[in-house]
Amino acid sequence: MEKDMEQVMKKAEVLIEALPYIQKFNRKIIVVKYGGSAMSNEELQKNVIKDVTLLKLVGFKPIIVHGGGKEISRWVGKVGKEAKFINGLRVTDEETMEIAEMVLNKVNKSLVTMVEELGVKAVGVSGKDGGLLQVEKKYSDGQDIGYVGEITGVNPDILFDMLEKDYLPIIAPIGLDKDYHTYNINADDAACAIAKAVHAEKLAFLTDIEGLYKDINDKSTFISRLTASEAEGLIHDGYIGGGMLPKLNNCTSAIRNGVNRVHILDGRLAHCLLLEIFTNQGIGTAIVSDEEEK
Ligand SMILES: Nc1ncnc2c1ncn2[C@@H]1O[C@H](COP(=O)(O)OP(=O)(O)O)[C@@H](O)[C@H]1O
Ligand SMILES: CC(=O)N[C@@H](CCC(=O)OP(=O)(O)O)C(=O)O
Repeated sequence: MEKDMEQVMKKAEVLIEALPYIQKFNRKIIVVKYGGSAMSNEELQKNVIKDVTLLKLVGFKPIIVHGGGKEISRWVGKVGKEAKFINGLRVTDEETMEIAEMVLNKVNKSLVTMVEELGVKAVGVSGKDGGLLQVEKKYSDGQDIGYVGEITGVNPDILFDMLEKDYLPIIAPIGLDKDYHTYNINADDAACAIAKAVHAEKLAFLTDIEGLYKDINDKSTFISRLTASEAEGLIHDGYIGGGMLPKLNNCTSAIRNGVNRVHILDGRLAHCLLLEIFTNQGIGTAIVSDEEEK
């Protein structure tokens, strides 16, 4: 009986600890970039979706921008092609673009369904809808990488309308150029551009690693907090590779453009978002402005 009471009190303490954070973020926009690497199974996905839904229900305004890179590669493989990346970006020919759009739309609707199952209204769109993500062709170090879009403009009106009506927006990273051709956008780029356009309070990248390492092969080099300038230094000195490269570039860009807090979190860890937002635990890697560190 005493034990039961102790547990109940612990639960109350957890809720009380969350109170200042609930106040701080009340009605503030939080952009959650949910990467394909942390979508490996349905249970994992349901945990992430539960967290975001809870944020919505306690008065935050979350927006999900999702990836699906691993799933796209799986389908590209099924048609006998080899997935190819340059600097973390998928080389996207016409056929790959068609596959990527189909897969991302499928991922989008599956996330919408999970949110709706939890009793929250969600709307899934891509960057094509309402002129949300406008792009031009992107080159990687001068190389032609096909239908990969560089974001040139964001029209967040459709997002503000959804938030106003209390919908949870879920966005697939696809955009249109000025001639209405379809382009594949790196989901980290999409999340960052959207966070900037809606003046998000926070941008959280959920991925499949604990956070940032100076040397990915040496676990003792984990970085829990760094400034935008330090992050740029690591990129410049060649410490960062693969999919972490666009992610970290976007982290620094978001911080330099008015997003207050940027985090890289391990989406494989159950409830990592709740832990980061509602506790003093400080998990993952936080990227802060140079001024804040002074
Ligand atoms: N210095 C680094 N620190 C952390 N991860 C790194 C680093 N360099 C490369 N990576 C790689 O970046 C990956 C995360 O990017 P990515 O696979 O694109 O994830 P997502 O699908 O979530 O965008 C990690 O799994 C890791 O292998
Ligand atoms: C141009 C480009 O690379 N687009 C990405 C879009 C999906 C994505 O970014 O998914 P993750 O967040 O899971 O990596 C791709 O085709 O894989």
